[in-house]
Amino acid sequence: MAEKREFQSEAKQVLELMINSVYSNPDIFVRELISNASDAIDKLRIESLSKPELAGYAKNGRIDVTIDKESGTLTFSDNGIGMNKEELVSFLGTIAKSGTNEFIRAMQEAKSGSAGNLIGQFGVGFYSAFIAADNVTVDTMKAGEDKAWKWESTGDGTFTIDDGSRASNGSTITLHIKKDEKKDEEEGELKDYLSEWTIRGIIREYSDFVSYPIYLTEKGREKKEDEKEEPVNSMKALWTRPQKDIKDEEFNEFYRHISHDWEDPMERIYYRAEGTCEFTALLFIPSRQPMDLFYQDGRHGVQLYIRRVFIMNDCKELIPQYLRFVKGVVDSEDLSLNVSREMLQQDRMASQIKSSLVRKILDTLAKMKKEKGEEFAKFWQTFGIVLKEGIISDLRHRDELIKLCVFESSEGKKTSVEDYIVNMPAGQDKIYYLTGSSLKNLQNSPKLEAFKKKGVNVLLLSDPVDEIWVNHARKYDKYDFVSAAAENLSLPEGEKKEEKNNVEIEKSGLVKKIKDALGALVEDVKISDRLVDSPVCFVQKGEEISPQMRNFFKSMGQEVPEEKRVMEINADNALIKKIALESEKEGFDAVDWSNLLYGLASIADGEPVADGKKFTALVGKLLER
Ligand SMILES: Nc1ncnc2c1ncn2[C@@H]1O[C@H](COP(=O)(O)OP(=O)(O)OP(=O)(O)O)[C@@H](O)[C@H]1O
Repeated sequence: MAEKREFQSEAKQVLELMINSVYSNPDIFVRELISNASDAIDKLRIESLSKPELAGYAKNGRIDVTIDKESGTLTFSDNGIGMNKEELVSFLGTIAKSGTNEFIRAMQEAKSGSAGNLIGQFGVGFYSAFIAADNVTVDTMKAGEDKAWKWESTGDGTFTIDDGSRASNGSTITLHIKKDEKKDEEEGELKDYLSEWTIRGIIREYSDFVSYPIYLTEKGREKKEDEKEEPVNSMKALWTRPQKDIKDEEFNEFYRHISHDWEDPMERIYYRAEGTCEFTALLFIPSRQPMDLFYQDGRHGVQLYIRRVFIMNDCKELIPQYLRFVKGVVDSEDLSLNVSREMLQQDRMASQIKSSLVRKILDTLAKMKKEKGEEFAKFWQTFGIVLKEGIISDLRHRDELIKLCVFESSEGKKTSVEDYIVNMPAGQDKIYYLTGSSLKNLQNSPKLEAFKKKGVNVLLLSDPVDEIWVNHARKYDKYDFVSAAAENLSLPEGEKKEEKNNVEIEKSGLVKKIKDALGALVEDVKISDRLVDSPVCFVQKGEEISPQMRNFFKSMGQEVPEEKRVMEINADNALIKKIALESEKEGFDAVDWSNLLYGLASIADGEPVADGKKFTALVGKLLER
């Protein structure tokens, strides 16, 4: 008796999107199902290494694609690991990936053109069958077990589980191909997926590198007498062929195959290491951010092969976290075939491979920066934020990574740290920076006023990771990084300090009055050296956590104790002078005026005032006066 089950709600939503969206490239379902079949054969082979009882099953992996015009079906069959009942229900009834909700949202927002891309990036592989089919069955038997199970769904929110009919391990996925009703230009039409010619073309185009043979047959078609069974795919490992014989298009296809991306890569790195540690690497830098770049369980890392045999996907052990955007293949001559992820973490050879790859990638980036400025600018825009994580984690390449960085600056131009140093005015021996949550706030920050006046450039750092790395690095070459918001800042020597006329303000005792009025809110109030036009600003005490770090920690659910701020006032500012004058009169309302200044300092930093309504009322009241 068939059991009826409901899809988990996220899976249901993804399915609905699959069924109702228009794809720029509906062919992807073929690639996805073949890649699942190939994964299933890989899994069986790898599991059989540790479970000798499975060894008998893991031979002669193959994938069979069958067209049956009469029944209108297209079938993908493999002799891989298969699934038992529990696995069928959980693997094909739920989506257990972080980011599913983001994916659903992005799909809903995406114009039809990019939906295909999103599927690839997110990898909702199996469900893509419903792009082309209105009914899908999976008949499967798990290797080592003897009962087959059948999963069936029309994609309507439920599926059934019943006894299957497969007689051996593996899975048979049968797609009942939709009749295409959308035959107009604008919506794009589905190809004839029951045509041998079409399917052969798609397999050649997208699955040529799959390392198991893919056989295509059309049921009922008589074979020619001399027709031999030949796989559709070439199965050639691209990195073993002489590089000069390979066309760019072949490389790009290979990239798309391993990365699930739909676009060409930005850059390609081919590297063959000889000597004590022999391996070949074919790596790619994508042209855009993969969706899972910031997910903990994202598909990061390279594919590992050992002597041409596939070992594992997403091998994070060979590529540091901060280069996780790099996709590709590493084929080692020396590692042992039964190596596991845990062993890789300890393996000396693996760590040698990792450090050579880092070397090679950083060299490539440096070369790109030097020779292909525009391309590097695009790279930086796309992956700079990830690369900067390396400044924190990779001590060995710290300066090299800082050198690759492109910074916004208070002069309004992008700059590298080297250009920054070259252009420093005489007497400047520090690298000044300012961190904040948005570039716009930074550009308008009152803290930059004195710097601008003196012609000292300041790096503007607005990525969340910036504050962390800059605190870790502290130095580049012999130059200290110094925050333009630091409390006791002495501006570059060599420039003559302008003497400010603080006498009136000092005489009025305003500083003390503000400090008393603000009480617990402030640690200190001072007359500023750095302000030129603005009336007030906050500055940062030595080890104080900046407001944006505070928000960052809070967003991660961490408790951060509130700290008192240090506020500076500008003795040359007309408003401050006026308040000082007022403060000497009787009835001066120190609390109101001090709260106004405190609020203005927050706004100048791009922070919200603590109580907007109260602050508006206060401004109104003071203006009226
Ligand atoms: N032919 C198959 N044989 C065995 N298991 C399969 C097969 N196809 C799918 N599965 C199982 O179903 C799960 C879900 O498949 P699905 O294609 O949706 O996602 P995925 O393969 O994990 O991710 P992606 O498609 O992005 O690689 C797989 O992880 C696998 O465990």
